Amino acid sequence: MDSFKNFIDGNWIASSSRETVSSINPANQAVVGTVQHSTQADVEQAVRAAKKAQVNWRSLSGPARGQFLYQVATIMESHLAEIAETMTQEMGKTLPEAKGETARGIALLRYYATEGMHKVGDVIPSTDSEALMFTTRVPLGVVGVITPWNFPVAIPIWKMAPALIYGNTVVIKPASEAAVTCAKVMECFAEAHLPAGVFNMVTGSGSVVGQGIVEHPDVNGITFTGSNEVGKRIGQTALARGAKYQLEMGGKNPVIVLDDADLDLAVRETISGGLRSTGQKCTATSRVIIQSGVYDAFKEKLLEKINEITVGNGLHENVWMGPCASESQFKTVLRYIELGKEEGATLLAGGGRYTEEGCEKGYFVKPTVFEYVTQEMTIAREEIFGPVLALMKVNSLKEALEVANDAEFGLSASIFTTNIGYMLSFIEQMDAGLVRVNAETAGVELQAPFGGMKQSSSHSREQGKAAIEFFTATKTVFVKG
Ligand SMILES: NC(=O)c1ccc[n+]([C@@H]2O[C@H](COP(=O)([O-])OP(=O)(O)OC[C@H]3O[C@@H](n4cnc5c(N)ncnc54)[C@H](O)[C@@H]3O)[C@@H](O)[C@H]2O)c1
Ligand SMILES: O=CCCC(=O)C(=O)O
Repeated sequence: MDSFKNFIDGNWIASSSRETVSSINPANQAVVGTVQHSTQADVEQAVRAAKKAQVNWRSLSGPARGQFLYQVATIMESHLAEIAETMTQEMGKTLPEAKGETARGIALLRYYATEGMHKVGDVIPSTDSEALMFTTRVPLGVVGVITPWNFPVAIPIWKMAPALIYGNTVVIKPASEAAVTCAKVMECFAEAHLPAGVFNMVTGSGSVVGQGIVEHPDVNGITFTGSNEVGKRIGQTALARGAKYQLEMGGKNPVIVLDDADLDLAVRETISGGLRSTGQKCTATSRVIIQSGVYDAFKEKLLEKINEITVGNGLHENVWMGPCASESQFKTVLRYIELGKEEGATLLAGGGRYTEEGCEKGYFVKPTVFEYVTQEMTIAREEIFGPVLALMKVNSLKEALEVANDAEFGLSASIFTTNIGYMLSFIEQMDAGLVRVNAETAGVELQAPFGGMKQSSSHSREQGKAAIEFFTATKTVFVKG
């Protein structure tokens, strides 16, 4: 069992509350580790350290900051297996997926390390022929990083690495359900000897630690990923005090399968997009919109493959799908399944708790498929964040797009078709920040911008070259000799 303190001003420090909270393995309810149950005083201490450290950190060159990130990447690589195993134990993702995510975290660190050597501005012709006019970028200052549990390595890193490379200092508050994994990543940062105060981690509740960061007058920017409900509140608080904020939130992602689609591919990618990580990706496929000509054939192939899915502890070989990440997530998913039944959808597979031998104490849900799902049903409208697919039948691409766009979210979407005209119509008309053709709805690449439309985002973008937009402010410079 791992026990972690907060990391503040270069030291591991116990919370002033002297209390800890346990993190629970959702596969068997064993305690994975403990983290601090922190207070507002801990937040104060972390923000103070970050503010002080920012003066020197921002004055380092970009390449010098990059060297620290390279160092963290190398250290993390040597701890990859341990971090991945902790992730599987703490939030249930299967070990191969956890290893893939940890490797992605390392790649993110290396990507942003090189960003320290890239240009940060442009020369712009001035109307004054004797002047030099150009833009440059300056860091925001102290950045508060608030993260969810579903990608406990990748999301903290895709926020922290750009924040740091552009000269900000960081106070991170990870989700409690995955705080031990995040703390192991922070250990790698600590081992790389970043200057004291440059990054700080404070664990604890959203309402005390998260809110404390968001409300703090010395936190200049807040980058949040999580639910809509919490995100909206954070945005309002940040706006009220004039802090910069970025919110990446939920999805209700559709896949469209047209009559001319490669059905084997569509089935494989729908299952992968919808049920990997137990459906707990913001980009997970949730609604499957199928044209009538292939509806029955698609359904038959889908159910055949769904029945082959092996559910269990993600540490075990041959297990394809692990548990829901927490008791509360498990209850939420079961509630949505009941709502699906009550509101008249037809259950084709799954539909409840999975309790085979060895899974009795875990938060396992059977891979679940509903059909005859209509647009007004709750399971077609709200984000479930679990292994539940809703099949919807349509007659044309036009109708498919109407159904697909009938959602408050607009994060990701995909289409299966062999017709280039249909592909182009989908790319043009689908209201989503990530649109994919003949590929699953999940699958974010670190070098490309990522973010949603409609209620999925504050309309900002993360990752790739887009990250600089949030983590810096542009300064226009006019120089005359
Ligand atoms: N769009 C994306 O990139 C993306 C990626 C991953 C997850 N998500 C979304 O995240 C959600 C699941 O994650 P979750 O359950 O951890 O979300 P959540 O909103 O419950 O929690 C996210 C973080 O916010 C903190 N928090 C809670 N209340 C707070 C408050 N009042 N002030 C400040 N911080 C507070 C939590 O402790 C946690 O660290 C899903 O909706 C999913 O779609 C979105
Ligand atoms: O949960 C949100 C991130 C999704 C992601 O990283 C992916 O689909 O690869």
